[in-house]
Amino acid sequence: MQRVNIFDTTLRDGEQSAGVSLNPYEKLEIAKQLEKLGVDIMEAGFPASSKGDFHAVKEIAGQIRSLSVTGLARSVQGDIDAAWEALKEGAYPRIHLFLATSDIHMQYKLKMTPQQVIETAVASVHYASQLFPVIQWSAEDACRTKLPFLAEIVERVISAGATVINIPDTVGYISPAEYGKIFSYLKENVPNIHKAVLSAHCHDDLGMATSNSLAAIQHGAGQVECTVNGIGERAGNASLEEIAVSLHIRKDYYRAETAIKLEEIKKSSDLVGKLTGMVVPPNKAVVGRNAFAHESGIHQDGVLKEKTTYEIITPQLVGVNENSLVLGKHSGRHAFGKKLMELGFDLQKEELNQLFSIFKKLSEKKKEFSDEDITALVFDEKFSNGEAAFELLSLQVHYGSSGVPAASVTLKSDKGMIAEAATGGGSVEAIYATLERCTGVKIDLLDYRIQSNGGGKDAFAQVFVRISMFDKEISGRGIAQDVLEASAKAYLHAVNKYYVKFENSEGLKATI
Ligand SMILES: CC(=O)SCCNC(=O)CCNC(=O)[C@H](O)C(C)(C)COP(=O)(O)OP(=O)(O)OC[C@H]1O[C@@H](n2cnc3c(N)ncnc32)[C@H](O)[C@@H]1OP(=O)(O)O
Ligand SMILES: CC(C)C(=O)C(=O)O
Ligand SMILES: [Mg+2]
Repeated sequence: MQRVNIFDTTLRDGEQSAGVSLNPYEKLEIAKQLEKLGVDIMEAGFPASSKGDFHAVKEIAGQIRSLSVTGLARSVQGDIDAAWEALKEGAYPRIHLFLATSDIHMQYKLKMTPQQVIETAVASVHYASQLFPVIQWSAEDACRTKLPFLAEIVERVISAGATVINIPDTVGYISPAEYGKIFSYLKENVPNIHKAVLSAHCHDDLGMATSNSLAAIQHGAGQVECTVNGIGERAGNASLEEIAVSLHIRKDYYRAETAIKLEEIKKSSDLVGKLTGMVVPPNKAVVGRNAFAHESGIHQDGVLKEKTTYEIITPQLVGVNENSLVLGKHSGRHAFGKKLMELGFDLQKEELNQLFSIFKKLSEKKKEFSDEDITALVFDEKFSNGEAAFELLSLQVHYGSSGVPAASVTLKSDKGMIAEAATGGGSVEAIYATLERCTGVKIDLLDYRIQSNGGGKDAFAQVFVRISMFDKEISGRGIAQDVLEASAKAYLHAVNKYYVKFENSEGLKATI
């Protein structure tokens, strides 16, 4: 089994994400977590770039003692000196030197000839080798570099003292097969390549950073550079968690391993997300909120029967507590029944089916159901049903800031359908005036309260009312996606309760 070093650059290339700026305290906090995560090398910053970064790198090098802390430097003396000042107290100091080697970068950015680039690279490695015990050298934009030139400069910097050679896909341009070929080419065409560890550094501009990193490992890379959550310049860097987990679960295929403590992944991801402000997308591999969430009925049924049907890794492997079966539009009876059991409801099959069909109907409007939603649904159905005197079939409300609110309602009663309409000062008053007409009874509203059932914009509305009918006071509650429907339901619930409790009329069963 090949051992691959994880070179974490969350604090350098990761911090190059647009809009991200970490202060030295935040960098140190992340560095400590990266140490727990088990990275082999940590690039803490670019010391020459700012005073803040210089101090952050110095502080991290002073405090992180179990692994190598490194810093980036251009091929100029000032950058190398700044890196040395920041890193010299480190436990295992190393420098990361870089210089671009593609025609585009040499001609337009550096304004140097290939020969000048070779000379500058060699001179910088020589200079750095007087200070640093370990020198990593990167050929910036290596993947758009002519291969013979890349081989030539790599041979020259190894001869000058570089022992880690990084081949960055700086602009996220390469494909896995091509990237692998570059590593093979260098192994065959650089005489002293055996003196250096080859390293991969991939960007995700075309969504291939992880695949490319894995291809490099298959073609002899002994180090991969990556960031937590895949943050980084433009579309980001290869994501540490994706690489580490891929190698772990596909040992059979890659035959390579890392020292990453996988159970620290979620914690690291949360910390980096929080301190950088870069929210992890829900569908992000391994660490996204949905990475272990199953929404569709067939998947949920499979997972309930045997987790491995739809889970290639356990959530616990990466430090996530457990998977979740999200109840929504695509859920089926198995998952719905399991949720009811978890919430303590032991229902008969018929009750379950009835609730399930109500849930399915509601799920066309409502995206997700929380535990509170399901509980409210069960209470609403199980404890307020029976054969009601009045059942709400439809409700229409017209409201405009300049018109008179009006409602029309259709109810089912034991005497047949009742349809009425009325107006009111507000929408709720219009509904209650209409319902009063439907029942044909004088009803006073004594109290009306509304509350959201849980958080979120699409949370159920719960309405509680207290009414007076024939000198009796009675309460009712209603739950619905819409506040006005919940208001109508609460009112009818109270009316129905009156008939069950006080009239005990034929056909009405006392279920309260
Ligand atoms: C692929 C990568 O991720 S490379 C790392 C990128 N990271 C960063 O740039 C973050 C930190 N950078 C900074 O804070 C600033 O760019 C600094 C402090 C490093 C430099 O700032 P400035 O001196 O104002 O230069 P500026 O950034 O505008 O231009 C870069 C200069 O460095 C040169 N340069 C670029 N790469 C290298 C290199 N590897 N070695 C030597 N010189 C280089 C450019 O040609 C340009 O030189 P010029 O001024 O003679 O034209
Ligand atoms: C500095 C180098 C390694 C880099 O970040 C890149 O080329 O993407
Ligand atoms: Mg980069």
